[in-house]
Amino acid sequence: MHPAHTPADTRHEDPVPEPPEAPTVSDSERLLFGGELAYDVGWEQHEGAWLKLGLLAMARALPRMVATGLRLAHLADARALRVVLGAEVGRGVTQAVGLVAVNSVLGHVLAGGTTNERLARAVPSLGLVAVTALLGSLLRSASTAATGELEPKVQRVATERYLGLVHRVELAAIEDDEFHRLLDAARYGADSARRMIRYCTNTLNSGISLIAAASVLTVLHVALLPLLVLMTLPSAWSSLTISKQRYISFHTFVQHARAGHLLGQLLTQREAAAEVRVHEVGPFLLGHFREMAETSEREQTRLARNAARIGLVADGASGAATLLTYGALGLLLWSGRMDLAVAGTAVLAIRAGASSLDGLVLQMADLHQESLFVADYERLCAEAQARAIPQTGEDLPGRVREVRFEKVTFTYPGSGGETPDPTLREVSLSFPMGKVIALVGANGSGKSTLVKLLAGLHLPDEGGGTIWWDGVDAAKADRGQIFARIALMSQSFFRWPFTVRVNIGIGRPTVPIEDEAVRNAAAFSGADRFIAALPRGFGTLLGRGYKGGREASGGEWQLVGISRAWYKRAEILVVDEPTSALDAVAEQRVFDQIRALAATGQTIIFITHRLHSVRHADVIHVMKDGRLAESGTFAELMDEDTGTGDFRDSYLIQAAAFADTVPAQRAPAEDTRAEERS
Ligand SMILES: Nc1ncnc2c1ncn2[C@@H]1O[C@H](COP(=O)(O)OP(=O)(O)OP(=O)(O)O)[C@@H](O)[C@H]1O
Repeated sequence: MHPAHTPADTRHEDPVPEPPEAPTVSDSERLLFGGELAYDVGWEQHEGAWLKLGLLAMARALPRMVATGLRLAHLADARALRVVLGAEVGRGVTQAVGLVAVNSVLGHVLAGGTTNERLARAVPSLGLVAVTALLGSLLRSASTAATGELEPKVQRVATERYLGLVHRVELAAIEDDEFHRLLDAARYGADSARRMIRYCTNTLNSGISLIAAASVLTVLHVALLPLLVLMTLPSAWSSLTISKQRYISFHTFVQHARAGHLLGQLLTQREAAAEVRVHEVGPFLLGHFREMAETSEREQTRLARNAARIGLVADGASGAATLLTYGALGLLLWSGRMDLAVAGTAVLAIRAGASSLDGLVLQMADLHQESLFVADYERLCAEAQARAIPQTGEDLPGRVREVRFEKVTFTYPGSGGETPDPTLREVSLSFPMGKVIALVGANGSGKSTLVKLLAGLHLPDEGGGTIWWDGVDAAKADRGQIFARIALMSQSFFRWPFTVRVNIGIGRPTVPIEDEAVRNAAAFSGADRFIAALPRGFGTLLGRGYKGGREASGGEWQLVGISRAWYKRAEILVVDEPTSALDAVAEQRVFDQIRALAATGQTIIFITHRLHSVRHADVIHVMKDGRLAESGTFAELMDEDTGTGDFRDSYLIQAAAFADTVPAQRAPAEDTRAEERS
């Protein structure tokens, strides 16, 4: 048995210096992942953004953040928002009135006279204290109920809005990495919008309480306001610092936990099981798992001690400020510049104000982080609107005679600012309706791309030619009408995690699914045979990992995809290598069916590498390096006088390979089939 390659072995081998921004990365993480294992997704960029901000910067950004929260809430439910706002302002007023009433109670209690007399004089003010407390409590309940009502509505409105916009953007946007990162962050933004409502309410509440306490203090004595600031600032600083420490600790823990989780998954994953055993990967990964856990534990200990130290300093600062405040109060009392009753109220107001400010600082930190995600969300919505497929446009003719590409050039969007070369270059060709048109060419020559442009999924580059649907330019046409006329039987059809019935019926989702038509579609491709063997037939859920779900094989899925395209019954059927996963018998059956369809006048655009199967096409377009190499019938392309040789050479290579491998003595059944095919 070979010794496992343990973390200890790598500790001295790896010369990569530890990056300064990630001091907690273990040797194992550097060896296995090249450093910290962070997600490369849009939302990750804002994680912990508030750590970079100070109190002042956050305070400056506060009005903008609250305004965003209010706008979202207004969109979701204006009435509930009014209730929250009214209740919060009302709570501030009751707190202020309550403090004034307490002041009056103290004034009466501390004034001259017998105890009974003093209590009797204080009764009305005591009553007011009770009423304001009751009112405050009722208003808090109203605000909590309305916030609870607002939160899910805001999330739904935000989610619906972005999903509604995103499903209509151009395919080019979906394939654009930048848009995808934004989409990723914005998905998180809908949840953030929900949380933002709670944080906004809490911020408003803390802010209004602080204003109430500050106003009462100013009325009692002007010198009390600076005292409030003096006492609350150290405690606000300590709250923020400790919560920052907690966040850093959490982030470090999560990062190691993520790496550890990944190792755990790899050790138990089915796909890795053979290598884990044969190559003895188990001890190797377990060793690294332990090394990462130990690094994490050391870091947790360091952070915990650090947090304790900061807590002590902060508490010390808070204590000193409290001492100063009460010292100043005592001085005012001693010098006769303040009544005892006022001093008593001031103590209460200062305590209330300090706790409001503490809350405000923490809420601001959370609000700030959420607002970054909500800002992404807003940017995504704007971007999705700008990149939406237009919902109007010129009508296509009722009966189109041909779709013609005129000098069409197309470039896929680049990633990371690079400008890629065009995938299609000045392609001019025609797709006559009612015919079978074959598209052939080497891998990567642009066949599938051409078909995506035909289907209206992409448009030619700016100034890169025109796609004509008779006299209508596809770029100006109502794109919905183009989509409606095309059904795609492609190699990359989608595997919906739904029942077989829906997987076929989703080919035409605008009308209710008809069972009879679904059965016919399944019979068309031959999928009916495997469906009959499923535990619940057409009602079987296709999707492993769900209860009652069943996974179909690649070929079975392909038959479902073919049935779906057929179910759409569109004017143009695009067949893009849909049989790559089918066995020879199933493939022949699908080809036979397609040929039978062609005989009924169905337009079929057919992409294949099996050149033998395009012999009966009405026209064959041959693509090469993004350009049209040649076009014609099979006979024309094979003729040395009319063809360029691009098709003929490839055909002859395939034919020779086939001829070489066919045994001299063929089985009679194969002979018959070959004849049938030709
Ligand atoms: N979504 C995409 N983004 C960027 N480039 C792409 C994208 N899809 C295809 N390409 C590139 O465009 C070129 C043409 O691809 P396309 O799929 O159209 O070729 P094809 O002729 O259909 O190939 P195959 O026979 O292998 O299916 C390839 O170089 C491919 O890498």
